[in-house]
Amino acid sequence: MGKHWADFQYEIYLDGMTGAVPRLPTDLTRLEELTERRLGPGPVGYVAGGAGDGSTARANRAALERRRIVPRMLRDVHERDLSVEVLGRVLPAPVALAPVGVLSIMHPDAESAASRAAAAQGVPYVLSSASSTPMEQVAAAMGDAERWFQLYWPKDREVARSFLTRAKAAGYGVLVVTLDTPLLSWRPRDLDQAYLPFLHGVGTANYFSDPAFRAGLAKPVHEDLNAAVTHFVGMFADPAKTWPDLAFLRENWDGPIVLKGVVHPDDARLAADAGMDGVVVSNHGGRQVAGAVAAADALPGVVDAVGDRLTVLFDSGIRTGDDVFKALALGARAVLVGRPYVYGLGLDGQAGVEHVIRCLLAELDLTLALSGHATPATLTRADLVDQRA
Ligand SMILES: Cc1cc2nc3c(=O)[nH]c(=O)nc-3n(C[C@H](O)[C@H](O)[C@H](O)COP(=O)(O)O)c2cc1C
Ligand SMILES: O=C(O)C(=O)c1ccccc1
Repeated sequence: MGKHWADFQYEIYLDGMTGAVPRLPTDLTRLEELTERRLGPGPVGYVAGGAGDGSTARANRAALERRRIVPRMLRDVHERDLSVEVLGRVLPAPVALAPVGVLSIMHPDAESAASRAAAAQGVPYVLSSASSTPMEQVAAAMGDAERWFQLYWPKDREVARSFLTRAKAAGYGVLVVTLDTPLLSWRPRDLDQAYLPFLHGVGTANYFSDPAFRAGLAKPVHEDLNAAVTHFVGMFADPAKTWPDLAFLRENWDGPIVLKGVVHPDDARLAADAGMDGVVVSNHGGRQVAGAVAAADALPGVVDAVGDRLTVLFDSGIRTGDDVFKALALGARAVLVGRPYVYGLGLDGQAGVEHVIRCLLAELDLTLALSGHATPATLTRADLVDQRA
């Protein structure tokens, strides 16, 4: 029997009998506005912003909202279990925290707080290569809880190899390789404020603590920050990479490898042919290609192409429990959630992230039950209608 996520609902009502109400809203779509009021436009512009005029981020939301759930009745949903098997692991619910870099712009405890929240709730934490905290320190904050490492595949082979070795040694079990960011996109909200945290050495902790990275510097990081930042910018990503390069990752990582940022069915097939274990159907939360296909619209095609060969995960636009329901019904095995937990962190540190996870999963649990499902396993496309069709 799984955890009773919906118990959070009663807990909130019972607390209410002593006059207490939740510190943060339980409608997670309200967090962005609150965070902006609290933290100001620079950091929130960076987090909320998308590529171009923001149309891809809006399309992500519209594609989920357009799909409507068709609930079924009288199907015995009194005992429910949200657990799912993902890449050889049993997760208590089909949700993980997406890799998000530079969390110190949101809260001083940054990735340590977010990862502790994930550990406390039992959901996997995916640590970004561009974290503001070194991967070993995050691992120490998490104990033996489930953690995955997201790789921005550096141009320098030795740095890439060193990241993989360090991540393995620090107990990260799954490698998530992000393919959609060989360059940073055109992001007007950041450009108009000239806001780019990396240039101040924020979000570079894994690099500045790396022996292979430091071997490429003439002077130690603290003696010449500008040179270190320039070195980072030059190697952070490599737009020259192609599919055959994936062999390097397979040779240097013995656990599951998941490619993040796949939206074309043919790319999903190439991932399977390259011996990868999974893909994350994602458009980076609408932050990379302005005008790109909505992630939820790309999901069914990828599932049809490789669903029997690869684990298909999903992100980009998940804000509520019913969004998770819809992504699973479209064929995802589990989802990653990005901005909502980042706002939770900005508003209330570790507790804020735990609040977001608990709200999302309580709402998912109730949506499943009220729609006639005792587990995610029974969801199919037939549980949705597409309003546009
Ligand atoms: C502020 C911010 C930073 C991000 N940094 C990374 C990153 O370092 N690596 C990565 O693979 N994805 C990164 N992403 C993308 C997320 O992993 C995820 O794909 C996206 O946020 C999902 O969309 P959502 O925010 O609508 O849930 C970032 C997203 C945001 C909002
Ligand atoms: O901002 C982002 O979306 C992102 O993925 C990123 C890119 C470089 C460094 C940190 C995060």
